[in-house]
This record gives sequence, structure tokens and C-alpha cells, in this order.
Amino acid sequence: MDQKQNEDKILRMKELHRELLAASRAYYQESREIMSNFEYDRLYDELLELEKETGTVLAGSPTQKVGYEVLSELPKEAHEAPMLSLDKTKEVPVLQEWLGSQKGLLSWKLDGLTIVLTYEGGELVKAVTRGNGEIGEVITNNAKVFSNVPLRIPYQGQLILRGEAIIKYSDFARINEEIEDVDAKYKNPRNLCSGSVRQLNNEITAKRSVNFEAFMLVRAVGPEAAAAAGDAVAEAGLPDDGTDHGRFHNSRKEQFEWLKTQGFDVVEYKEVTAATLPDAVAEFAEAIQSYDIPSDGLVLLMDDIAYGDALGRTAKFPRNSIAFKWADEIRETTLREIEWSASRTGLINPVAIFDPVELEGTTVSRASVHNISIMEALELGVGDTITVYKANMIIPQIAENLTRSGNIVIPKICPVCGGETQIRQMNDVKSLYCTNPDCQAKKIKSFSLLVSRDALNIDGLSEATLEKFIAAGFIHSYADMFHLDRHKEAIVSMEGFGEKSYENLMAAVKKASNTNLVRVVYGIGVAGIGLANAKMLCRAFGYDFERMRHATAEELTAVDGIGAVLADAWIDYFASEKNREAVDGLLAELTIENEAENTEAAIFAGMTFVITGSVEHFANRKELQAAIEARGGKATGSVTAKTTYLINNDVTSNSSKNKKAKELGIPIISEQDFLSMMGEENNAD
Ligand SMILES: NC(=O)c1ccc[n+]([C@@H]2O[C@H](COP(=O)([O-])OP(=O)(O)OC[C@H]3O[C@@H](n4cnc5c(N)ncnc54)[C@H](O)[C@@H]3O)[C@@H](O)[C@H]2O)c1
Ligand SMILES: [Zn+2]
Repeated sequence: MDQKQNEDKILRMKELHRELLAASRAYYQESREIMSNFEYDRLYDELLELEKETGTVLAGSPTQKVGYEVLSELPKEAHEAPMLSLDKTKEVPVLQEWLGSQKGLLSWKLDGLTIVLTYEGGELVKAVTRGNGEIGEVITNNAKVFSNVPLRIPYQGQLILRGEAIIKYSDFARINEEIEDVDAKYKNPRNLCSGSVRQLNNEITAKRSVNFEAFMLVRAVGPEAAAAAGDAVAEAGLPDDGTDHGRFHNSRKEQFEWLKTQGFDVVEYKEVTAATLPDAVAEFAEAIQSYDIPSDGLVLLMDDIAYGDALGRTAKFPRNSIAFKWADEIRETTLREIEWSASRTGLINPVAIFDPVELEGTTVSRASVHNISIMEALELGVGDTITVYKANMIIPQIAENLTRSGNIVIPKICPVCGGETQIRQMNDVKSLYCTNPDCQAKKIKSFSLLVSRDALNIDGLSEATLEKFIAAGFIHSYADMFHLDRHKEAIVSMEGFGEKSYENLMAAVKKASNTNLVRVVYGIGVAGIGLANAKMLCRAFGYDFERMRHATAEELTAVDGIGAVLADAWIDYFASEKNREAVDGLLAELTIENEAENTEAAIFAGMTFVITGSVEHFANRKELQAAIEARGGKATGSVTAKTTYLINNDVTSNSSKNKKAKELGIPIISEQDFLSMMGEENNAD
């Protein structure tokens, strides 16, 4: 090899070291992704290839060791034996060859945080995270509040086992929703799990539904086992290393099953041979689409404990197991545009819109580009030929840009509010922000008011979900909430969403589109117009929205409860063309059922009732009052010249109210009279 060429390769290797280490540091220490896993794995493979070609492995190479420090305030502890990574392949034939004539166990490669648990005398005494493989964090108190970790087990010897702490997709959606502060929300379940397990305060861990799935029994040595195991170990031809492998007949499968009898949840696995591997992989590929536990591939483990152990390890990998990464289906397509989607924090992220392609069985036409740095690294341009895939078979991503025209112009103004944008750099990541402090926050609040219970009452559109949808560019206006079906593909593949929640949401939206005017008037959020005022306005204007929106200040202030300030707010609201457009757009989506209320309302409009004495037909006076108000009337406490009727079942009573009414010539009516006026006497029962 010519020397110049070799030098260039070494230079490139150093560059790759830097990039991979920076990515690992972010990934493991801060649960942050500065590049996609696809990109990480590609750079890693490139480095491996260069090391092979040059025959040189530089000190500190990420292919040799993890190489980052564990930074946290939790107590740290060195692992007895280093916790290694796994060698990986994307090819089923490689798995088959690797397994040879051995029996294997194929399981999910779980995507959470690896934990080592130690039990002594039947008690959980220690839990440590994998950390950087050599040093982990002690999280014993946190593990004690995981959802499914046994605190006490029947086995009295020393038991050490490894497993993955995970948070299910369904729990992730719920928990993330409850986190108020948007900046504190988590990107994905792995992220949330890491944050939940590595808490200083385990009350928080306890609320996070962390599950532990065991995948490796490291050691089980016990007083009662020692003697018996000695024979069994000898029988199985195992080295007498003090462990009681003999108890498990030298089988990982037996270990798994035994762990279950001790109360552990064990990772779902299938027994395989080289011949049955392809089918088993296909079954997992099918199952992943609806599997609630996050996973990022499969792991193949030799069932034969002694054989697997005898294979030893490399500096980085054990040889008794190998990981299988999904060979992502990759399709070529054309980039049509970059959509800029803003979020409540002001962050504006690029989303790639491309010609639809089939990926893992669904049609995909958009993928998040995450931030400006990634967009620039890909040199994206309209019309470029790009390749796309679904990360872990679920989340659409751009793999590569084959034509790299780099012609995307970063918007100078925010797509939502028109405010000025700014590029900010944090650590190694450049992101675009809207600088208008009123921008998105307002929008989300107004959307969430419109979908709230007393307004349109759309179940399943929490503030957090709305934010995701707005950020993804699905919702710009009120009306967009009724066209979410246009984004079905993207919604179904969103974190914490699925086919089922999508269907529920669609049903809720459909139901909400049949509504009444009070809900709409309240929901559009004119300053000061709460539910009560919305009701008053609707009644006063006979449920005629056209009249209401064009009402003059005089007409408005004539309505009970509406003063000059609210009248102004109302008029200002409809003076804005933007608001008028938004409301018109909304009305076009709704069927407003105000007929019934309309006729009811007309009856008592402008009338004032006073109720005294006991009531019979209505459960109490409050209900009677509600019946009056529902029909546009008012109920007050004392009889005055403005009173229209006094309702009193004891017409002959000499109460002060009756006297006053008689003095003023105000009619005294019974409940039955009132019902007749309501036209409901026949419904009395
Ligand atoms: N995006 C980024 O910036 C970035 C940075 C660093 C790493 N990464 C990702 O992380 C990967 C490397 O991660 P790694 O080396 O920490 O782990 P790995 O991918 O090598 O996985 C090995 C680990 O998986 C765990 N595991 C889960 N389920 C298991 C099962 N059923 N059986 C056995 N073990 C199981 C074990 O802890 C094991 O140590 C890369 O391929 C890349 O995708 C991404
Ligand atoms: Zn903005």
C-alpha cells in the first residue's frame, strides 16, 4: 500500500475516533443522540474496515473499548467482570453459521438500561447499572421500586443475574404526557428509562413503571447447592468453579426457566437450531410491529453453558452470544421538500417530505431530520435522491443522500408565527429556533382549550400530544385537527402511539365534530369568555353565531355578565382576519346541534325568576334554576320590580317573598305552572 494512502486512512481513523466517542459520550452519559444509530453503526463499520485494511488499531479505538467516563452523582462500583458489548450481524446466514450444530436461544435485544442484580440469602442486596462496562452506578434502592423485581426469592444462595430495565411503549406515552415541563420530556423509552433508573430519589423511579427483564444468569452458588452441585457438575463434565451449573443441566434454557420459578420476568425467547433460525427471525420481525417492549434487534445465545463459556471473549465481545440487527429495508426516493415544524419551546425542526415508498409493510412519505446539523451533514436539497429506512423497523429515517445538492434554505422566519428565527448551537448540535416569545406556547394553549372537556371535548388530544402533532406539522389551524387522517402513517409510527390509539383518536374527533354553539364559543378562547359567559352570549343572541360575531358593543353589554371590557375583547377578536379565518375554518368542520337548545332558550329569555319554598318535581331548587337558565332565563334571590315570576308551590303562603310579589303585582306560579310553561308537563314523571 502506498504510504500516502495509508496516512490518509490513519487520519480518517482518528477523525472517526473523535466522532464515535463524542456520539457515545452523548448517548451513554446524557441519553442524547447527536447522530442516528444508523449513522453511528455506519461510521463504526467504516472504522473497523480501515483497521483491517491498515492492520493498525490506534490506542483508545472505539472498536476496542467503550472509552467514556461514567459521570453521575450516584455511587459507583467496578464490575467483577467487565460487561461487554455484543458482536453484531444483519445477516441470518451469519447467525446460522455462527450457531453451527449448537442449540441456541433467540431473544429480543431489549433497548433499555442493563442492570446487574445480586441476591443473598433470598434478599435483593445490590443493583448496579452497566455504566461503561467496567464501572457502573449503584441503584439498589431504585431497583427495589421497579414494577416487577422480586425483593425476596426462595433461593437462599448467592444469585447474580443480568437483565434490562425497560419502560414499555404504553407506559412511556402515559408517563411522558404527565411531565409538565416540555423540556423535561423524554425522546424515547430508552431515554426515559435511563432517567428513571438513575434517579437520586427513588420516589420518582417508583412512578415510572420500570420493568426488569432477565437475560443472563451469571452465578448461582448456594449453601444447599454446593454439595449436590459438586456431583452434578462433575457429571456434566463441567469445571468445578463453585457455581452450580449442574443444577441447570448445562442449559441456558433451564436457567431461564428456573429464574421464572424464582419470580423473575425473563426476556421472551425461542429455542432455535441453524435450520429453524430463519423462521424464528421472521416470527420476531412480525411480532415487533406490535410489541410493547422497546427492542433494537435480537440476541442469539448458545444454550450449552460450558461450550459457550469455553469460547471465551474478545476485548469487546463475549463469544457465546451474538446480536442480530434488523437489516433495514432501504428504499430510494426523491426528496420533495423540507417542512419546518415548530414546537412549544420554539425549536423548529426539519422534516423531510419525499415521494411515498413502501417500508416494512407501510407507506412512508416523511421522516424527521432532527436538527440543522444532521440536515447539513446530509447536504439535503429538493429533488435529491435519498435512501430511507425504518429504524428498528419502526421510525422512518433518512439513511443517505446520494446526490447532495444541499440547496435547502433555512427559513429566516418561523413557519407558525412569522417571527424571526435564529440558529443556536449547543454542544455539537445546531438547531433552529423561533425567537418570538409568544409563538408556539400560545398556539398550544389555544388548541388545548378548544379540545378541552367543556369545549369540543376531544379525548386523546392532550397538550403533549397536540404539541407532538404541531411539531410534526400536522396541525397549523383549528381545522387541521379534523384532518389528522392525512397523517395516519406518521401518527401510527409515532412514539407512544399505535394503530389502536390512532383509531380511538379518530373516533373522538368524529364525535366531537357534532357539537353545540356554546362549546364552540367557549373553545375559541376569546379573552374573558368562560363557559358561563359563552352560555349567556349564545342565549342572548338566540344561538345565531352570525349575529354574535357581528354584534356591536351596545348589543354585547346588554347581555348579562358582559361588561365593556369583555365586549371589547369580543369585538377585537373578530376584528382580526386571522381569527376570523381560523373560526370559519373550524365552523366548516362542525355540525352544530343547537336546535333543541335554541327553542328551549327562546322561552325564558329576558325573564327573571325567584324561587322560594320547597320543590317537588325537581330534585332541588338548584335543578329548577338550571332549567330556567338552560332556557335563557335568570334566577335571582330576591323579589324586585324586575322579577317576572315568583315560583312557590304554596301559593297561599304569607312568606316575605310572597308578600313582596303581591305588593308589586308579580305573578306567583307553582312548579306545575312552570312545567306547563316549559311545555313539559307530560314528562313530569
Ligand atoms: N446514536 C448514537 O449516537 C449512538 C452512540 C453510541 C451507541 N449507539 C448505539 O448503540 C449500539 C452499541 O451499543 P452497546 O455496545 O451499548 O450495546 P450492544 O448494542 O452491543 O448491545 C449489547 C448489550 O445489549 C444488552 N441486551 C439487551 N437485551 C439482551 C438480551 N436479550 N441478551 C443479551 N444482552 C442483551 C446487554 O446489556 C448487552 O451488553 C450501537 O450499535 C448504536 O446503535 C448509538
Ligand atoms: Zn414562531
